[in-house]
Amino acid sequence: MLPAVVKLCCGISYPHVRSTAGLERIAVVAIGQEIAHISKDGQLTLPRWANTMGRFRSLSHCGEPRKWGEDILTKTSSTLREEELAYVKQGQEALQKALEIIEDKTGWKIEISEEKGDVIYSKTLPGSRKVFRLEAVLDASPEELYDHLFLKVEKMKQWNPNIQNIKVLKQIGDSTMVTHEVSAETAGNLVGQRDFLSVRHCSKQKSCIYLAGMATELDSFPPQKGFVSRAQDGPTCIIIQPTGDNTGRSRFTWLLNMDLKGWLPKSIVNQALPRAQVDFTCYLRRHLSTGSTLTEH
Ligand SMILES: CC(C)CCC[C@@H](C)[C@H]1CC[C@H]2[C@@H]3CC=C4C[C@@H](O)CC[C@]4(C)[C@H]3CC[C@]12C
Repeated sequence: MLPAVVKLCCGISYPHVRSTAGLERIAVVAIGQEIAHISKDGQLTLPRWANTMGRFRSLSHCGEPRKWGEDILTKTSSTLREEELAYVKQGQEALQKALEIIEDKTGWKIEISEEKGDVIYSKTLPGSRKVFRLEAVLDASPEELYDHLFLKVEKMKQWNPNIQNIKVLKQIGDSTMVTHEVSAETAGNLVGQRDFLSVRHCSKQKSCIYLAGMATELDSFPPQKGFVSRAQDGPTCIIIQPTGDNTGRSRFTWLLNMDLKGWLPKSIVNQALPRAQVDFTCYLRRHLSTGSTLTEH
């Protein structure tokens, strides 16, 4: 009886399942795995289309490539998928929340106005957290910036001396990862070294690229010794869009929303953060001008 019911359900849902996208697809994959469990135990034979779900594997071609056929039948893999799904969701939430902050045009004040035209605005959110929004035009295409800031995130320490290390701990498909970031202990930095554990999520919409992030947790990666309690980044977001004047440049908007933790006077934190944004942009410009190409990895 059960096999017959499952087969019937498969048949009915096939047209809908084929047209799903994004999270719905991942959910379908998870259900597929559960069905595969039952089928493994010899309780039922699935129609051939059920195996075409393997197409979704591109959503998790990370670190070490996994073969769909190999892991689909293990219980651990379905738990893993659930965890991966939660990170993707958290990344999407970070993007949504950060955009809400950026898009609310009220209450922004100019904090720093640089000669090159860069401006940092600030705003105090309910709960008294001060956030900063940098607006700059960079001499690079959105794809190039995406390459440096997302794909080659681990290499950022090579061109930004404020970063001691960035490690991708988990890669979930092309658009989500869990990263551990350690800021450098630099001279004149009154804040001291911090470490962050974040989910980083990328979304491309038309010509616009969004890089969102938010503090997260990972069981296998508890707060590290030697650091003041782990700082929390986000919800934060970088928006990269073409300037639209055919110069190949990009408009760069970066919301810095950070809780540095530890006992620090607000005045110090509120100077250090916009300073870090100015420095970051300066190092990024310098890196872009060295002519590093999209292909070198
Ligand atoms: C004031 C002191 C303590 C902090 C200074 C270091 C700050 C500026 C560093 C530490 C970790 C860094 C982040 C690490 C990872 C990413 C993801 C990438 O896709 C965009 C840049 C972004 C978001 C970095 C922005 C700059 C950053 C927040």
